[in-house]
Amino acid sequence: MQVVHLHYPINLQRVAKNPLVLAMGFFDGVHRGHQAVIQRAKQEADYRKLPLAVLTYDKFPGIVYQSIPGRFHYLTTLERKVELLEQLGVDLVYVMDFTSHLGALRPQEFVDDILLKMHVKVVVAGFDHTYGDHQVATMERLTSFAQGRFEVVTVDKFTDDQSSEKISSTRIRQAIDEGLVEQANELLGYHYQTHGIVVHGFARGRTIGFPTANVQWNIDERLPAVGVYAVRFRVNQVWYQGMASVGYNVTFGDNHEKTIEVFLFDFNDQIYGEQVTVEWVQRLRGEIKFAGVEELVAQLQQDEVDSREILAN
Ligand SMILES: Cc1cc2nc3c(=O)[nH]c(=O)nc-3n(C[C@H](O)[C@H](O)[C@H](O)COP(=O)(O)O)c2cc1C
Ligand SMILES: Nc1ncnc2c1ncn2[C@@H]1O[C@H](COP(=O)(O)OP(=O)(O)O)[C@@H](O)[C@H]1O
Repeated sequence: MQVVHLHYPINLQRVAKNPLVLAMGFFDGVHRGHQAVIQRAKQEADYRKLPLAVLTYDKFPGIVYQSIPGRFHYLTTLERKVELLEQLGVDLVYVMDFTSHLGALRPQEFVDDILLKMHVKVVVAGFDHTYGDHQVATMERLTSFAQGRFEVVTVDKFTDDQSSEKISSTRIRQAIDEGLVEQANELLGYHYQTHGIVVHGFARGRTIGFPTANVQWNIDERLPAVGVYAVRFRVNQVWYQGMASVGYNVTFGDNHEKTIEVFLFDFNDQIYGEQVTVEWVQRLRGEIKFAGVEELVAQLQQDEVDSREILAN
């Protein structure tokens, strides 16, 4: 799969010369709703024997439209999004820089200056996708902006099995913020992940029988709420089971920065500096300030029993 970065106005040298099917959206999380859009686009592409491209953006469009308090945290960084899109059979990803100029394009300009320059034969997106002014740049009106030059396929609202609520990145971000990783996993259709490298901590874990890999996570990624979780952990292409704490080591009271610490079961190796993936499987509890180390260790022993049972299923 190829990834091409574009800036508006687009450089024609950088776009594919041949016709293609294009799915468009920001696709943060590449959740089950997004997967339905991409799969539908894939069907259209296969049927017509055309390549499947995705048009997405380098940053959350809200950053340009409004002032977001603090830094925006993503369900998927571009790297992870591209990986998930590749798994869905996408051939080419266009990553447009989202800027004020791009955001201010009139829908007809968006169609003429971007979509047509990409030689689109079919454009596929979700029912509520907009490519400009929310009142005007709707999927319903995309057909008239297309003026017969390409087909438009709109994919219906994809809902949860339990409720009729739309599966949305916003809902999943809220679930992650509340530590409801099982709910997030259900909506995503895969286990939520965090990526980072292993760094040094206070070297205390080994003294209490629970050495922990401290994960310095990618700053753009959205982290589950403070608490304790059963996890899977990948290092050097191998998956291990373990339990993770997101928090401040409140019992010791000397850690003022949030950390991710992972104790791995049946593991004994030095992995400082390694690139790792934490896969959040289930939330066990919140962070507790214990009266002392003994109480903390007793709880960790119980957490290990609980996590092993969860992960065995
Ligand atoms: C699964 C797990 C759960 C934890 N739960 C708590 C907790 O509830 N309260 C707390 O103060 N520390 C908790 N910790 C953090 C330990 O205090 C920490 O691992 C210990 O301080 C050693 O870390 P260090 O070697 O980086 O200093 C937890 C750690 C793990 C791995
Ligand atoms: N079972 C294990 N789980 C996690 N880390 C382990 C394990 N066994 C060995 N290690 C290693 O020990 C380190 C953690 O030791 P620890 O005493 O908690 O020190 P620190 O938190 O300062 O790194 C990890 O980064 C890893 O390299």
